[in-house]
Amino acid sequence: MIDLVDVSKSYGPGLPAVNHANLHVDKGEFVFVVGSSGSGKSTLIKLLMKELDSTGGTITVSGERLEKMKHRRVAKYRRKLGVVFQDFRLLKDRNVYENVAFAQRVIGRPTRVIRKRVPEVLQEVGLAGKYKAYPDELSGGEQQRVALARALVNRPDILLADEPTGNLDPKTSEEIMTLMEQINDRGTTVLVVTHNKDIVNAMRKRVVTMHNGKIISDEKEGGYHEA
Ligand SMILES: Nc1ncnc2c1ncn2[C@@H]1O[C@H](COP(=O)(O)OP(=O)(O)OP(=O)(O)O)[C@@H](O)[C@H]1O
Repeated sequence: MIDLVDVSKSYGPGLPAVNHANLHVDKGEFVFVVGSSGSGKSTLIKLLMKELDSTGGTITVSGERLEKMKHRRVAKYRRKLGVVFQDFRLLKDRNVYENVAFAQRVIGRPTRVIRKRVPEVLQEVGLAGKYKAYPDELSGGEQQRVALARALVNRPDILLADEPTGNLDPKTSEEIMTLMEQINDRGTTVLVVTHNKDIVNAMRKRVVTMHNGKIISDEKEGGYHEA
């Protein structure tokens, strides 16, 4: 599903942000990516999203070779990914339903499909009763659920999450991670960048640790450690 072979990304002179990284993630896996600040985690996510181009190596995601991909293909490629961030990134002037429906409208789904699919995905994230609310009427955890619904509405192969619980309290963080685990149980491959030590240690998933752009450990049912 995700294959990085000898991948590097330099922003300029000095140590590359990602430095000869190798990573293979199978379909259906749940992977945490941890590491100290500046270790290259967000750069890795941006490479997977093709928001950045690598400066070396090969990246294959869901059967597509990213470094060879034509610019005009990128938007279509990104439909294979659902992405959530620490700061939710919702449209403040649209309600929950419209935030989620928007992701379907931009890819041209007919209204009849949207009317069926949006309530379904809101139900999956536990927000069926809040579809008319606006983002500023929701708690942080609820906003992240909306972001997850939006990420999932087009049924992506992979869910990428960059510090999804960074703005949430411990209990809400746990709920969001449990939800991501359920999403994974339904078949979506999940990759989560996080600093949340307690959750990583509690969940015993695969843990990939980065340091200075390198992957320094990769453990099955692993725990949180920094170099
Ligand atoms: N746009 C950029 N231009 C130049 N250097 C950058 C840029 N973005 C990141 N870097 C550098 O690349 C390295 C890796 O940064 P990255 O944001 O990937 O780390 P991170 O592990 O996600 O950190 P954090 O946990 O703080 O989010 C750092 O040294 C950072 O300063």
